[in-house]
Amino acid sequence: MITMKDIIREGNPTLRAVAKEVSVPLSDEDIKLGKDMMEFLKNSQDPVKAEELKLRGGVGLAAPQLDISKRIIAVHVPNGDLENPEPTLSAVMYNPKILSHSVQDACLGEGEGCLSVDREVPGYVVRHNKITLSYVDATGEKQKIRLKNYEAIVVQHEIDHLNGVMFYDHINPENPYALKDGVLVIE
Ligand SMILES: O=C(O)C[C@@H](Cc1ccccc1)[C@H](O)SCc1ccccc1
Ligand code: NI
Repeated sequence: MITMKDIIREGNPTLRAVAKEVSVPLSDEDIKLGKDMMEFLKNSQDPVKAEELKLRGGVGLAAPQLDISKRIIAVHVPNGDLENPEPTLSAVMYNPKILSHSVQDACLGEGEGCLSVDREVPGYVVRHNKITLSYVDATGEKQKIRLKNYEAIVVQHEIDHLNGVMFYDHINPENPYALKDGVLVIE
């Protein structure tokens, strides 16, 4: 089971490496890794388990954060509405690839954090508002989906990890809250 001790922190060179594609059909090892990553996210969002295991809440995780330089991400985005337990996006994605994106950009009003960064880095992280994404799912099937707003931002944060990019690389050092016209601020 993955816990915080398995997550590498900034300074570890694996976070700055470009991760390798995984072979398809998926190996048992890569399938198990994906399951373990998804289990971590669900545990981190369970108040009892998160407390018991001392987990930071996470909606996404990338294999490089486990010091495994493979193009595997897991995302598990809970539905904001507590009445509706169904997540808005829950998937393990192998070899995810952004095929196209909107001209419209977006950022989270509260900025971003990272399980591999043990400090606050304030500022807007400007990303694409909408993306069309291809990936191989846990059954080995090719998928092509369209995401927007928060779900699109989470996936872009995780794909950045596969390319050695950290969220604060996108923050304007001169003015962290500078925004070009037309960028959608997602609260
Ligand atoms: O470090 C990671 O990759 C996981 C991040 C992903 C993320 C952070 C900010 C914006 C989009 C994605 C963690 O989920 S950070 C903790 C967190 C938890 C709930 C909501 C937002 C951020
Ligand atoms: Ni991160």
